[in-house]
Amino acid sequence: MSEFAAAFDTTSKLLARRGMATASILWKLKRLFNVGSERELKRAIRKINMLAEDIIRQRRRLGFTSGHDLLSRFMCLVDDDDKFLRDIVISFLLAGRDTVASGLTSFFLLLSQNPYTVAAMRDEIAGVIKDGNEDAVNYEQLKEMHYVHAVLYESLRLFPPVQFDSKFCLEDDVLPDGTFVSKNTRVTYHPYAMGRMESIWGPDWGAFKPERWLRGGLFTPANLFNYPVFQGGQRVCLGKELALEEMKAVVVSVVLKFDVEVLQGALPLKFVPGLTATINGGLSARVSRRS
Ligand code: HEM
Repeated sequence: MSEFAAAFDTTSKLLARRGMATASILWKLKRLFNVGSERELKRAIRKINMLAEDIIRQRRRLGFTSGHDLLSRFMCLVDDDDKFLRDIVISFLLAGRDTVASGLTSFFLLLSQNPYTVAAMRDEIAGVIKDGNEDAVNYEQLKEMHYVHAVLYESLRLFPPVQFDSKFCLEDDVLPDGTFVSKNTRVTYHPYAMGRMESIWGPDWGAFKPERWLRGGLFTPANLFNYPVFQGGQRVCLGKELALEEMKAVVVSVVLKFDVEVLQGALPLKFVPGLTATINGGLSARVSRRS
């Protein structure tokens, strides 16, 4: 694992621990005296900052005015505030790295348990690619793959990468259903639990059923407030479409060429407490090239 990946994992783990602490005074004292986990966290954050600053320096050296990547676009808007740019780089890495990895891990777990779904995906992919190049599936082709999209949504329903998320109320407020929430109250929404509620998904909520997302063969999205995997409203995930396309591109390439079999020893799953759902010890799988 690279030094950067290790620093990222440490930061994610220690920040999650902060969030779960029953009394925040403990970590605040450690931070004040710069000892223990807070010292470790500070070191990891320093490493991440250095890497982000390096990425910005490189982009500036190579030129960014005609670049189409996210950082170049941000740099065209704000090029004189390196701290702002550094925080943007870290936000996007934090938001996009472990979430996508977590989503893909549970996706392949579910596929390995549902061979019919794999066959149906391969049929759809073959139909869309036809005589095209298997090694270069393009954006337009990905958009035509409604069944693959449905499989992704279904796997994210059962295993959302952000399992729960909290907000703190700045002022006394009333939720749309009339619930009063007083200032400073912590409100948590729980995509993992919501993805398994009979009142939302019906009696077959526990079944892995991509077809529930299709109407007449076309993908039909759910109400984001019933399916807050990417959150909803004004602070909906900014990378939602990017994440879905990225995941779709990966799964299409892998499913076309490989069989992925999750090893029995990998089950039952155990998640590690963290900002995103990570399987303890990773997911052991055998990957073999299709003949
Ligand atoms: C499967 C992958 C992903 C999932 C499940 C996901 C989920 C979420 C969720 C639940 C939030 C709300 C967090 C909060 O308010 O506390 C969020 C916010 C955000 N996500 Fe994602 N995300 C994913 C991938 C990405 C990617 C790839 C990017 C960008 C490269 C990204 C960028 C962001 C940003 C910038 C925010 C903050 C939006 C704001 O506060 O206005 N996400 N995401």
